[in-house]
Amino acid sequence: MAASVYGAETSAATAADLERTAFRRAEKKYKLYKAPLPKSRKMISVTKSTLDLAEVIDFGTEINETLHHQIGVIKVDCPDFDRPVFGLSDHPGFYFIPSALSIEEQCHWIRESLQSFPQPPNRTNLTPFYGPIYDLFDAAKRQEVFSNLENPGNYQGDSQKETMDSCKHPPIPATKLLRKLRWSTLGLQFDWSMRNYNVSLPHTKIPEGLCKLAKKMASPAMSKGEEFRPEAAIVNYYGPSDMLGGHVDDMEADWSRPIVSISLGCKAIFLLGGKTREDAPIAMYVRSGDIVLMAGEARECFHGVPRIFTNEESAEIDSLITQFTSKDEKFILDYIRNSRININIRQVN
Ligand SMILES: O=C(O)CCC(=O)C(=O)O
Ligand SMILES: [Fe+2]
Repeated sequence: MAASVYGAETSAATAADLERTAFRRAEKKYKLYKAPLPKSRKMISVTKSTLDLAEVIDFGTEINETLHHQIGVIKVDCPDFDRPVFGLSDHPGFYFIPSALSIEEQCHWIRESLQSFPQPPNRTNLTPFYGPIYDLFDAAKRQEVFSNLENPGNYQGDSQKETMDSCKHPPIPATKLLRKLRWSTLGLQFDWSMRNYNVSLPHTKIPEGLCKLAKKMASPAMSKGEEFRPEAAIVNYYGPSDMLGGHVDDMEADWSRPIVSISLGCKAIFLLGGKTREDAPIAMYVRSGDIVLMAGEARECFHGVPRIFTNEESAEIDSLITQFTSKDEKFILDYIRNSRININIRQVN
């Protein structure tokens, strides 16, 4: 599992080698670039003026028959499943379920992803630097400042006063920490330093509602009579210029079991490659409410997210936005206008 968003690269290849791979070339084609703001030292995100989206598959509304035919999009026959499901002829084990979630379900999982999922004992990318942080989202909404957060990196194991003080961070606004939130983990906790699931880390079960949803949505990728067992999930939070580099999720025991991956918020481009970075990936749009399943052979394939569309015309979140109208939810609205959230659920054992 390891990708640039998590701060570690799986492969030992050098940056120059990566530039040469087909996967890297596709990432460069779609990513957002940073450029200096005129007459300032600030950097802003800019889209390449030549951004070419002609080869991005759309499983949603605008089906391009010619492109679908070229790439090998197939309609998967799932008699017991109540939604259309698509696959790719060259990628057995990959499934795309467009608009799998209702608007109400999307809102519910956005609220949960922001308010509940980062709560301890669940770990986040901030935990190693600040220790457990409670009520991050509500504190940010109330413009609070955290003045007592741990600094585990400075801890010397000494109980003297000076050492205790250096174990604390200087006051830090909750909004600043919320902007730095990149992932949280649910259920069995993944230990990024050991690169495995650490069953001894305190954890709670995957919430019942998410479990039920994942089991239902996993069914197109399951053999008859088998049931998916959700044991862990990673919640990714993407801001406008964030991306997730190409990677393979390889820390779960049984790769015949799917990863159930839910998109929420702004539209993005998802790249599905082959078993090496040399294979040219297929690009597709993922919108709020879409679900991707990767099982079997598709689990061995490199994948990543090079681009999030946060500008109003391309984000495609108009109907979502109309749901967060109360004064109390203005903060969620402001967050999701510029963000994408992905919840991916896994069976570990
Ligand atoms: O954000 C996504 O759609 C993909 C996330 C992913 O691949 C991962 O967390 O391993
Ligand atoms: Fe992944």
